[in-house]
Amino acid sequence: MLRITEIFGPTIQGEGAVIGAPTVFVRAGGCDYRCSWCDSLHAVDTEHRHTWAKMDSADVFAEVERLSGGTPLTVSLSGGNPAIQDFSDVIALGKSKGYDFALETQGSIAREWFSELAPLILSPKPPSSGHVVDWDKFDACVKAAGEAETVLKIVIFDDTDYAWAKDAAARYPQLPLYIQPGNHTPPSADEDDAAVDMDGIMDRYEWLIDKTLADKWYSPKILPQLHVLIWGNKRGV
Ligand SMILES: C[S@@+](CC[C@H](N)C(=O)[O-])C[C@H]1O[C@@H](n2cnc3c(N)ncnc32)[C@H](O)[C@@H]1O
Ligand SMILES: Nc1nc2[nH]cc(C(=O)O)c2c(=O)[nH]1
Ligand code: SF4
Ligand SMILES: [Mg+2]
Repeated sequence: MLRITEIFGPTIQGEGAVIGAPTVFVRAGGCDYRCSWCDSLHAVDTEHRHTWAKMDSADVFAEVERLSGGTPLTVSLSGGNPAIQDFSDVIALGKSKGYDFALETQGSIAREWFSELAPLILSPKPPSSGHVVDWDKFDACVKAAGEAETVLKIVIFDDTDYAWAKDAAARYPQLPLYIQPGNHTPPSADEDDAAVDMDGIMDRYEWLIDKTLADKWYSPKILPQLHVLIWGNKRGV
């Protein structure tokens, strides 16, 4: 049985490599991290566990199929950390019907089935998160992906994160790189209040662009969280 926080869409992928692409999200419940600024605490904090559904792989894919009207698209597996659980059957079922699967993870747990993803999005956490990356475990995730497309997406809140992101990215010169400014007003775990400090978010995006360009760091694509610009902190979009 899989612990699922929510399945929603179709919406657009708001972040990273395939920003703007239609997708259905499957948000897994549970995470081995607890980032200070996590925007998905309802999928992380165990106090919300009672709201997570227990579904088998066929139920999960049936809901994806229902939401997408049976027309194949790329499904986004996120969380929480979806790598805690075994999504190999969901992926196999979906692929047999023409669906593709992207997955977002911090890179703390490697899974053999990462090689089935398109793409694997690895998002190592900078110092502001409060976590320290275990690079051996992270390397194992890159290795598990094998030939599958793999990209790096790093969230940056401040100068320390920026310097850290450059070092982290330098470890993987072969991987396409995306950087995004942090949302410093993530939803609180209990709130359905979608309000965000939009001016502050835009200021941080401009700060990150200016800083990266002035530094002549030309390898990353610098992207906002598009869904936050449109819908703020609203859930299920
Ligand atoms: C909620 S996480 C779930 C997947 C996985 N646990 C991870 O962190 O990659 C999805 C993405 O949202 C990013 N994210 C989380 N909170 C954020 C915030 N406050 N501002 C910007 N990005 C955030 C994460 O860094 C990650 O890239
Ligand atoms: N539209 C939209 N794009 C996203 N990209 C990554 C998300 C996530 O929470 O993993 C996310 C999300 O929650 N919604
Ligand atoms: S790793 Fe991802 S889901 Fe887990 S706490 Fe950090 S941002 Fe949230
Ligand atoms: Mg999100």
